[in-house]
Amino acid sequence: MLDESKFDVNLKLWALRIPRKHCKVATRILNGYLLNKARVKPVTEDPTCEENRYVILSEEVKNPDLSDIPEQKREELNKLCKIEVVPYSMTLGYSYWDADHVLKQILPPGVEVPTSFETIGHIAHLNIHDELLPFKDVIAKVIYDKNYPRIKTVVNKVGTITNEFRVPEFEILAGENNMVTEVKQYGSTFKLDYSLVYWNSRLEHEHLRLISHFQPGEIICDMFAGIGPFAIPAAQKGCIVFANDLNPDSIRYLKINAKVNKVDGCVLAYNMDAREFISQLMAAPAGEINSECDVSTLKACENSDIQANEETGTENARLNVEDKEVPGNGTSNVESLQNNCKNADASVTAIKRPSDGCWEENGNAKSASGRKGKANKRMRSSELPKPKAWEHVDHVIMNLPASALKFLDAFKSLIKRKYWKGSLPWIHCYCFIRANETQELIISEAESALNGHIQDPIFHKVRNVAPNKAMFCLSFRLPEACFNEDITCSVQSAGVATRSA
Ligand SMILES: C[S@@+](CC[C@H](N)C(=O)[O-])C[C@H]1O[C@@H](n2cnc3c(N)ncnc32)[C@H](O)[C@@H]1O
Repeated sequence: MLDESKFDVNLKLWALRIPRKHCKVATRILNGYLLNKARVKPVTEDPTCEENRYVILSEEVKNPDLSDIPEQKREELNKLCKIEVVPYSMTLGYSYWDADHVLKQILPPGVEVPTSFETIGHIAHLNIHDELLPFKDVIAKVIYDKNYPRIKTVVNKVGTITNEFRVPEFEILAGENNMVTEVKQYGSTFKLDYSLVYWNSRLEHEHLRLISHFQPGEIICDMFAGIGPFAIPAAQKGCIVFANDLNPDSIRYLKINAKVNKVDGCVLAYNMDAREFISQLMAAPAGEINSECDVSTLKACENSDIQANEETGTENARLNVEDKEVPGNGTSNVESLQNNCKNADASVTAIKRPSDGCWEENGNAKSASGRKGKANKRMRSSELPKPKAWEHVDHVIMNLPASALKFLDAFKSLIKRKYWKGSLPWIHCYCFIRANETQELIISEAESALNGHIQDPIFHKVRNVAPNKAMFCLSFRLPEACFNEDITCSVQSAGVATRSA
């Protein structure tokens, strides 16, 4: 238990009792000699008379004759009005002191006081070091008290993250047992259950930075989308986003967030392994090639849980992301997606790629009406995009830093040159680089996964994650070597689908 009275500090001060109307001038004269405590006003009511107020002097003024104040100031005051010096005592208690002050008194001397924490909506996430674990409850109480009502739940991470969904285990130390929260970032709202899905508020700038490179109308594949911190704002910018995550709870929240942010028509959600996802999405479906060579893909579609949007009969039917979810059994989805996009009336923005020749020189998109492309313009079903990821994708996001490089092999021979339109996509692959590793090493790992040479790679340092480890974003255009040059289609098409099924 925390004895809050231990933090009481009694101050014995002097105050000037002054007519209310002279207070403003008096405080100006006394500048530098007034009580100077954060969040405490040096002027207060006189409890004995409404006409007067107390002007509280600083601790430096020790004598009631005010001899600690320069004579010139005293004279000015005396000219202003009759001054009465009265003793004034006040107690600065637990509620006054900030967390740093309180914790410094509780914790052993010399330890780093853990007052900083990650904020996720109403949740404060602490990472309490081993040596401070015996104090975890009191630390959490102080953090809670000092940050309530902004913070309503204080949690501590337990152990290291071992699960593939990158979700830490938490213990709730103070406040309510509620891990479902809401975060606002750059104009988007994200709902999430912090105990079930990955979320890192420290990546906000990185999400924003990457999205700033996207143009309205571009097609984005987010292979490890989480609850949508890239996908949602990209869609709000006017991109069409294929967003995938292996964690079903992430996808559940991704869909919720797409709806909350009114981009459910532009975010197409998938719940499967990323390698499988990209293989199915970007490989030309056999149906698009010819009816004789599409057996394997067709089979996958038959097995698929994805249904074309059943709301299409209704006038205002929307692309319903729920209808596009793919179970982890590796079924194909591309045709269903097309159907959805053909049939549904979605809220989307101008969907024209630079290669479609509808771009101004400054890179701004022009909508069908000729107005500059801005996010979230409603479009009728006739204007809907028909995204064909095997024909064109502008950017692929791979934010699983611990192992994203290993997923690059999925692009080997994936894209069929004969169907592809425009430039190959930019790949934004996140990775960790340790102090004993070099960027060249990362490039060579990426090149061997892709089996191709990476031209002009760009490394962007995202943040230090440990003293000897930093997170980077490696961006590059997918090498031409990744093209599948096959023109006959039957063997390759079957091969890709078999691998991904
Ligand atoms: C580091 S988080 C990134 C989430 C989000 N993009 C962000 O920036 O906050 C990685 C995500 O990849 C997902 N994931 C892990 N392994 C995966 C796999 N094999 N296929 C697809 N998603 C995977 C996790 O569930 C997690 O949501």
